[in-house]
Amino acid sequence: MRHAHTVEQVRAAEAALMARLPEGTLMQRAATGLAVAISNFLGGTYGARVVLLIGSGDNGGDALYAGAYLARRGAQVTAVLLSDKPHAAGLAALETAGGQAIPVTASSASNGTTAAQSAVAGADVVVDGIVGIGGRPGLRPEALAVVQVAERYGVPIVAVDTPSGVDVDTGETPEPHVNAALTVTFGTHKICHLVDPAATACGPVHLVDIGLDLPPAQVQALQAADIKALYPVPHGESDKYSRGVLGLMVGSAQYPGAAVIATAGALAGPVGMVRYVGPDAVASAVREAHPEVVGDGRVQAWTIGSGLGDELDVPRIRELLDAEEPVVLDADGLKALDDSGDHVDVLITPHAGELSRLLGVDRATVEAERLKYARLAAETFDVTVLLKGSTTVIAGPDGEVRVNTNATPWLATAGAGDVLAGLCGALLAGGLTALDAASVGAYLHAAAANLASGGGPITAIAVAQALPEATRRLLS
Ligand SMILES: NC(=O)C1=CN([C@@H]2O[C@H](COP(=O)(O)OP(=O)(O)OC[C@H]3O[C@@H](n4cnc5c(N)ncnc54)[C@H](O)[C@@H]3O)[C@@H](O)[C@H]2O)[C@@H](O)CC1
Ligand SMILES: Nc1ncnc2c1ncn2[C@@H]1O[C@H](COP(=O)(O)OP(=O)(O)O)[C@@H](O)[C@H]1O
Ligand SMILES: [K+]
Repeated sequence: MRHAHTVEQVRAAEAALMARLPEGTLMQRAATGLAVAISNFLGGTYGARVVLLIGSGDNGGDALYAGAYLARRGAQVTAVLLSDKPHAAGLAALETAGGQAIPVTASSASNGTTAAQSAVAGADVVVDGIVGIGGRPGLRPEALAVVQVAERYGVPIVAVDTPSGVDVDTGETPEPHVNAALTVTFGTHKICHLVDPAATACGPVHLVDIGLDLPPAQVQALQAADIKALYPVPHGESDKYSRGVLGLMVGSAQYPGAAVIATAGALAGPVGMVRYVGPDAVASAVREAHPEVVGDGRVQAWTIGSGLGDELDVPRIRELLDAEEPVVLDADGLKALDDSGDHVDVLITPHAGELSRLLGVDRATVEAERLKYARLAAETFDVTVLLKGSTTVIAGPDGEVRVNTNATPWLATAGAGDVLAGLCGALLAGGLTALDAASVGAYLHAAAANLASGGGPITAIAVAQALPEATRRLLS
């Protein structure tokens, strides 16, 4: 499990630990981990041209000490000072190790560019020590200017703790920010490392342990071992009913394919049987593709809504939402959701457009503030929310949040959401809670997409077909 803590939690844990350790110990741990990660990123340090962008806080201190470490191992290190109050001891350490420092405003002897811009343009790596967890969103003009030089010249940026400019506690990026090729963070993940759009700005995230003792995390990302432990594996005494039966109320004359695709997702999950309820012509199409599927009857969970189009029986859906069996509510079915019910076992699976309609805010706002709106919908409708997109955000009605980060952008293909709705329903029928079904569903859906894609295009059906193999690999 990857845990993401808030800035306030990190600061409290850091203060408690610092009170027990000699001064500077934590920064030394952070800086050493950072220097090793930069060295690995570069594939060696000797002769490497390293430029440090240094703000006024401890984030710059980390970068300066790491720069000193790299300079002692043969790197040519230049610190660009963005403030007139850089971390004094860090700067002294860098200079003692043979590194040099220049103010961001220093002009170059040769042409109109500044010395800082020339250094950045010719660097092998730029280290972003502008701000970390103490930063407000955005970059000041002089910082933005040097960051843009790195981008223009294709110089990779390694972010210290967080890419400067992102909103650390929400993952929002309302202002200009660093786009890192690698982020090296300390103690624990922060929310911006897991939640898009900031998560994308982090690139891969490397965590350095500095020994913090932390409280329970606000946001978690389940990993393979966690998913494996949750998956409902049948045992010797299982039969098709005890494994769980899923009812599907999906697809329509308008969208018969959605029914076929959602059924494929469901059958690739852990259920013993799938029942299809819908128009005769669609039921025939479903049975032609999946002869295992049977008709109406008792179920342990429902998937409702994918591809229902206008054929929406709102009173019937509301009856099912209020019944005992848990429900996955997807796509058109979301139109039947109201905020009056007691919906603890309901999992809704909107993309940003659908969530924006449910909440009455525009789509771009939902996409920019994914965590906030997933949480708001969970609270407003008393349901578990799985907000689809580049990172999937899962919010439970009691405030728990999980994030799924293993998807490939190739998964953004028509019908992929129908596979997910069918799979999540199967996991609910298999006995998982809505929060766990959403977590396992999102993870396996993405794992299957990666397997099917291998770096190329995929269809929704190919994702469903790869689910059994993705599950086998997880469980083996
Ligand atoms: N908290 C911890 O557990 C640890 C923190 N360490 C480092 O310390 C960092 C936090 O240090 P600080 O608290 O000094 O904070 P930062 O270094 O993140 O930033 C604080 C300074 O930046 C200025 N600032 C804020 N927003 C800005 C913006 N958008 N543009 C320019 N300047 C801005 C502030 O006025 C303040 O002077 C962490 O990110 C990490 O790198 C590590 O040394 C070790 C452990
Ligand atoms: N950029 C992306 N990177 C990774 N996964 C994505 C991205 N965009 C969308 N997805 C995933 O692709 C699937 C698309 O589902 P959805 O939008 O419901 O499509 P449809 O309605 O056509 O089935 C979701 O699981 C979503 O999380
Ligand atoms: K930073």
